[in-house]
Amino acid sequence: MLNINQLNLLGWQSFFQQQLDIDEWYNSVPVRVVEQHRNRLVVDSGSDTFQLPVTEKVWQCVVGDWLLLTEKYDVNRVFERKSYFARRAAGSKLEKQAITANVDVAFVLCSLNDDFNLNRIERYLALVNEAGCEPVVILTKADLANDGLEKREQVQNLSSMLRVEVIDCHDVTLVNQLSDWLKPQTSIVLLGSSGVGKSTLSNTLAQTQQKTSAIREQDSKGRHTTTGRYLLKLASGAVLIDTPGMRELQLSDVTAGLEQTFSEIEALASSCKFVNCSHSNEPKCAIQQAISDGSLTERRFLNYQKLRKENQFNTASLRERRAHDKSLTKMYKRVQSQAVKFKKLNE
Ligand SMILES: Nc1nc2c(ncn2[C@@H]2O[C@H](COP(=O)(O)OP(=O)(O)OP(=O)(O)O)[C@@H](O)[C@H]2O)c(=O)[nH]1
Ligand SMILES: [Zn+2]
Repeated sequence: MLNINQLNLLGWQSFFQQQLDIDEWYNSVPVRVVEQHRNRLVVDSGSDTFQLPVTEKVWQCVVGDWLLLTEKYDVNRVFERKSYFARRAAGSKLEKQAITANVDVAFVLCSLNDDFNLNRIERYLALVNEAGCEPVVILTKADLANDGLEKREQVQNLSSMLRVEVIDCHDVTLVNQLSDWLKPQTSIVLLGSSGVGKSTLSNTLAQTQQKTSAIREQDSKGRHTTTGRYLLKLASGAVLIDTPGMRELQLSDVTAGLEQTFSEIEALASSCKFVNCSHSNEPKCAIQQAISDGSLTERRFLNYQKLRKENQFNTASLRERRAHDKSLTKMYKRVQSQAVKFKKLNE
């Protein structure tokens, strides 16, 4: 029978429990993916951590996924996901790359030095909103900056509903500052560029040095960088998922996330005089009006347009690629079956 207390420490929720039938409740082993490597996954059952080879059934699994194992520890199936993060793969590859799954809260880290960038924060917010998770913007390296409060206000102006925290990642009282989210059965993902302090924050929250030697490697400059994703159980009962810093976060399939992130622009656009207003120089354009009276910044409007274009382009090209792959597979199958028929005819 399942040990719910142990599973809860891994972020187990009723959403997953409802996916089990009575027989599975007694005779199976749910595990959560806590580390992801090329050929193997490390999973945790609450009482035990062990490795599973990456097979056909689990090749799309990411850190945060729940798997159902049989009594003999074979993979039965992957649980339906509560939430899922993916981006368009970096570079020219036409693929989507999974980031993590089954997360409730996303800490979007941005440091208060040169990395501070409202456009990038909005980009992350679109991704988090699309996944249906709660975003919290965390401005790091407060100890090195003297304009923390001013920048905090700039972020708060993006949305009055947004929670924004300014922190020093080494501060041991962080557990109190972030206590609203560090709650039992809550899974939190850390997102943000390389060097913003994700690993430092998770070290401080875990209060111990992470056992991540397998994942953290030295780069050419001798710096330690996170190269994999891993899941950490915190004393508060929350679960933390660290991700490697993303050099490029290309958006794809985040139309709803963008609408939510820029909801006031969407609302303004619907009150322009012309239904097909391009918001450039038409008379009675509500967006141009908002920019000139200062209630909307030009920066935000331009970023909204840019991200929308990028999302449309990536979504369309990935859809085309999928359709192309499908028709190729169909063609191979057709050729194969024709070859079999031909062989039979000649036998
Ligand atoms: N002074 C100060 N330094 C910080 C803070 N947060 C992180 N650092 C330092 O910034 C450097 C990078 O921090 P990491 O925690 O490794 O950054 P990361 O986001 O995990 O980076 P990747 O693993 O590459 O994704 C380290 O030298 C940290 O000690 C902070 O709040 N204040
Ligand atoms: Zn307009």
